[in-house]
Amino acid sequence: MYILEVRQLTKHFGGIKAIEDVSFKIKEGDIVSIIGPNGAGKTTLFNCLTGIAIPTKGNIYFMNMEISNLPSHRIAELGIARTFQNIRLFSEMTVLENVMVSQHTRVKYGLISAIIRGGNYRNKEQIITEKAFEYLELVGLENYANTMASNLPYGNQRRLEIARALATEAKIILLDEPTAGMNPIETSEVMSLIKKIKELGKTIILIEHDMRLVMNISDRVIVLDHGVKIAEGPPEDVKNDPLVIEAYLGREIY
Ligand SMILES: Nc1ncnc2c1ncn2[C@@H]1O[C@H](COP(=O)(O)OP(=O)(O)OP(=O)(O)O)[C@@H](O)[C@H]1O
Repeated sequence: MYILEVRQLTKHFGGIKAIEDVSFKIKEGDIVSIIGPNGAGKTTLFNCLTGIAIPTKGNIYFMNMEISNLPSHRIAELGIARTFQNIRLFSEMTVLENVMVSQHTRVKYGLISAIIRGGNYRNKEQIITEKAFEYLELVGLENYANTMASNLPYGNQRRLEIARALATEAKIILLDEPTAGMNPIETSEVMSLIKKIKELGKTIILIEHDMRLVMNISDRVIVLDHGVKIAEGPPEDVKNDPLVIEAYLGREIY
């Protein structure tokens, strides 16, 4: 089943054609990488998928429901979560609290029970705390639960962002350059983490410049160049596509 379908998506900023007539479908449970040179339109595509940018033209369907013009909070509620290229955490909260905040989008309290903090409220808080620990274990941050997010080393802040995205219980997780600024060991740890997330049944779409990682973990790769989709397919095919090689100016992409 296709969980996401993008039809003829176009996004212009004045005269700049950031995305031009891009179409693709993504199967549930796949890892799909979006690659392309700087300025290709990758982040703009993510922004359209998450309601941060309104498409100029075209349609986006999530589980057959059109989401093209929905606000970002609504898209998040429906089940699409993302991380950002520049990390966005609550720096003055602990690692655990950061994950708990994400879960609160899913758990509804009655106003009265929240004010009086009655049994129902306490039970839900307990469940949220336990679940938050599970997400921290998944990303390997369980020993940092009470550390302030701002005191985490950079690589761990990226992991925390991923835990926060997972905690929304989204079906699709968008990762914007999850290994940016990481050393090779951290990068291979993130690669394993992404595979684990796939095993949970999630669909993952990532923007990534590390071609080793892209070729290693992707079920499919979509290549953008100057806002246009120039190739799409399994990593092996895309790697050898003449248009892709040209877009990367003859550089070996792997
Ligand atoms: N808010 C904006 N206003 C005007 N132009 C924009 C805006 N956002 C993006 N652009 C332009 O749209 C084009 C695509 O940018 P985008 O950031 O989506 O590319 P990218 O593939 O993510 O690049 P990078 O790999 O460098 O992050 C670029 O020419 C960029 O300057």
